[in-house]
Amino acid sequence: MTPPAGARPPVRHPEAPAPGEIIGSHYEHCFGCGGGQPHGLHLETRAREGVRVTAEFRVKEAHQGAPGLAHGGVLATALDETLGALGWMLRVIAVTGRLETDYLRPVPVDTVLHLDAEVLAVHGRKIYCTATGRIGGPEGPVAVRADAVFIEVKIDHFIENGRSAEIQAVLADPDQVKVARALEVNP
Ligand SMILES: CCCCCCCCCCCC(=O)SCCNC(=O)CCNC(=O)[C@H](O)C(C)(C)COP(=O)(O)OP(=O)(O)OC[C@H]1O[C@@H](n2cnc3c(N)ncnc32)[C@H](O)[C@@H]1OP(=O)(O)O
Repeated sequence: MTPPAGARPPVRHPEAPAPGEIIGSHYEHCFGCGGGQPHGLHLETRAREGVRVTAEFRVKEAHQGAPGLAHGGVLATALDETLGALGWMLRVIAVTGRLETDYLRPVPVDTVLHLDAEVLAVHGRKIYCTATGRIGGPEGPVAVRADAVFIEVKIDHFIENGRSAEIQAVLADPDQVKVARALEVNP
């Protein structure tokens, strides 16, 4: 998880969303950010200065593990999704290679988790990044945190590996093609 020698500091893309701008969902059926998943996380992410994003996630009943508490896997998903949105700041598509999570405090149902993620370094296709999830407000105590390595991929990664029905539907959807174009890839 430590950037190797030769890793460079991340460079915010000149056409990255402006600080404060909401970064829309990359896919309606994404469990992390899509509006088409009734029990999804419905994460709304905002661009920030530098190569950083923030997001908020309200824990719902469907997200429980222990009674009244968020499931750890769901919290990892919230961290993963927020980290994934950092691709918009670099204008690349990247998938999670490794995600290491620390759980510091239990997170009750109905809590708003304030997520904050940033890229620390880039080495070739590897993007080293980190995220925190705070409770009780954006300056509250850290309940969960993660370090991650994301790997840059091309759109073919999804076209070649995704189930055909969903891929065909996405390729036929002009809005979805626009999302892919915005990430400077040729769908
Ligand atoms: C339309 C908009 C959609 C936008 C879609 C955005 C979706 C975001 C959703 C949230 C994020 C997710 O959950 S994404 C879903 C979860 N993740 C996945 O499904 C990924 C599954 N894994 C894979 O497909 C593959 O293993 C890849 C793509 C990660 C890597 O395979 P590859 O392309 O063949 O690359 P490979 O040569 O192996 O590795 C390239 C470099 O990365 C390093 N590397 C590879 N794996 C790891 C790893 N686990 N941990 C550390 N480092 C790693 C290698 O050492 C190498 O370093 P060096 O030799 O160059 O130094």
